[in-house]
Formats: sequence, C-alpha cells, structure tokens
Amino acid sequence: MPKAIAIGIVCFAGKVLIDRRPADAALGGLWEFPGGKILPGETPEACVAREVLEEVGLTVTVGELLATLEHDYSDFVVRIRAYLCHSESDAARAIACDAVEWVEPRELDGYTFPVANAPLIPLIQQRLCP
Ligand SMILES: Nc1nc2c([nH]c(=O)n2[C@H]2C[C@H](O)[C@@H](COP(=O)(O)OP(=O)(O)OP(=O)(O)O)O2)c(=O)[nH]1
Ligand SMILES: [Mg+2]
Repeated sequence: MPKAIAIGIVCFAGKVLIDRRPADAALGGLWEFPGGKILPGETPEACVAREVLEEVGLTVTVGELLATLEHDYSDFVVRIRAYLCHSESDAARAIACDAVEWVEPRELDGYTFPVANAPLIPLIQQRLCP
C-alpha cells in the first residue's frame, strides 16, 4: 500500500511557496511543497489545508488537483496528490520545516526536491506561467 500524501502548490502574487525539510527528517534538507500524510477519514483537500497551516502557518483555499505522482523510494512507495492552493498573504513561517521561500515558477529549477517531484515542476511552470 502506498503512503497517501497530499501537498499544496501555494500561490500568492505569481510566486509559489516552498519549504526545506528538517535536516534530521527523511529526505532531510531537500526542498518540498508543504504537505504530509492523509489521516484516516480525511479528504486530501482537508489534509492539504491542515498541513499547510501546521507547517507554514498559512490559511489557504485549496483548488484543483494538478497532478498525482507515484514513486518507489525502495523502503516505501508514495502516492502524492498535488493541489493548487491560493493564499491571501505571503506571511509564511518556518514552523515545522527549516526554511520557507516564495519563488517564481521558473526559479524552481534551482532547488533540489525529492525525486518523486520531478514530473511536477514542469507542470507547475506550464500552469502558472504558460
Ligand atoms: N510534504 C511533501 N512530501 C513529499 C514531497 N515530495 C515527496 O517525495 N514527499 C514525500 C516525503 C515523505 O515520505 C512524504 C510526506 O511526508 P511528510 O514527512 O511531509 O509527512 P508529515 O508532514 O505527515 O510528517 P510526519 O508525520 O512524518 O512527521 O512524501 C513534497 O513535495 N512535499
Ligand atoms: Mg510534511
């Protein structure tokens, strides 16, 4: 059974929010989109809203599903649902991560993400700056 994960592609003023995973966590030090494990009985959309609030302190509107990614990390498999989200503020804080940054979609190429995210980056770029 894959681990069911939901993440938010949080947009504000044409930029996208990324955060850096804690150094001591799995995939530590890599950049990611805020999100995490879907709890029993939780919808993916509710998971995204909860995780974004817990990890970076932003209340967001969860929009459309942009992509579903599956990846085998060899010790476990993830199925990641990535939702476009809208924020009314850029006041993100590094609560459950090491750092947060707002970046232009084209700048995402300069950050190292978990390998599962590879197909997602061009989709975000096409979608947010066609
Ligand atoms: N949040 C997030 N997780 C990602 C991304 N890419 C990727 O491969 N993952 C993987 C890493 C983890 O195995 C899993 C998400 O788990 P997580 O560590 O964020 O889970 P969580 O927030 O529920 O935290 P915890 O309960 O494990 O402390 O998905 C991404 O862009 N964002
Ligand atoms: Mg997380």
